[in-house]
Amino acid sequence: MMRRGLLLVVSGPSGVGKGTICKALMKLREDIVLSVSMTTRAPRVGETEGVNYFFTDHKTFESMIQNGELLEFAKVYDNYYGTPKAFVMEQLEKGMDVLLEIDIQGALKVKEQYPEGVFIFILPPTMEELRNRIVGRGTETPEAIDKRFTAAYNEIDLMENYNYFIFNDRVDLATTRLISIIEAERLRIRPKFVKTLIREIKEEY
Ligand SMILES: Nc1ncnc2c1ncn2[C@@H]1O[C@H](COP(=O)(O)OP(=O)(O)OP(=O)(O)O)[C@@H](O)[C@H]1O
Ligand SMILES: Nc1nc2c(ncn2[C@@H]2O[C@H](COP(=O)(O)O)[C@@H](O)[C@H]2O)c(=O)[nH]1
Repeated sequence: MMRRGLLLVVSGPSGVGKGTICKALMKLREDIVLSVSMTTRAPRVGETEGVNYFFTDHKTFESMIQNGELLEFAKVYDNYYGTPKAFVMEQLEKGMDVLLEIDIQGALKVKEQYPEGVFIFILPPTMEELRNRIVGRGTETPEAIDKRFTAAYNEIDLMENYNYFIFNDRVDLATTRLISIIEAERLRIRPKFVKTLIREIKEEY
């Protein structure tokens, strides 16, 4: 029997380490697929088209919105970011678990449409460490750092909308915590699936 895949939504403030944890997870697990987002922001040094993002312009992005091609989208720090819908839905139908690494506005929009998703909030050990990480990554201007850090204070208040939180003190520990959540969610009793499972077990006898 094939179950529908899980929609795993990882989010949290900028610089908390979402990307780092998701990358570590994807190295360890071949049974989870990562959704590659569309964005209008320019690629950073070392980023690759189709791996980190699908980079596009405003016009194309807006036509994707109009055509209903995005599961969710948000304007994050002056650029559009969005999740291509078709890929996610196809993979879930195939029984694959799909990982979205998206901002908090986007995660809340996904929750409205797909409440059965698993919503995971990544927390920094301290706000000081969060700031150090945004600064240390060296990818933002001082203005952008301030914007992201100020936003983080409000974003943390939205944690109550999630199912789980993970402290990202150490990447290896945070990744293990994420794997534990995924394994537990795979074994969670969901009434529709369990009925089919029980029927199949009985029929086998
Ligand atoms: N546990 C950790 N300890 C120390 N540094 C970390 C840890 N996790 C991530 N970092 C570092 O913090 C910086 C930000 O991490 P990352 O880019 O993964 O954050 P993010 O949440 O994906 O950010 P954004 O939302 O802006 O894309 C990176 O330089 C990364 O190497
Ligand atoms: N709502 C969405 N947010 C997304 C998506 N892809 C990435 N993101 C988030 O945007 C910010 C900034 O990312 P950066 O790569 O410019 O640092 C970060 O919080 C990402 O998680 C998406 O498809 N939808």
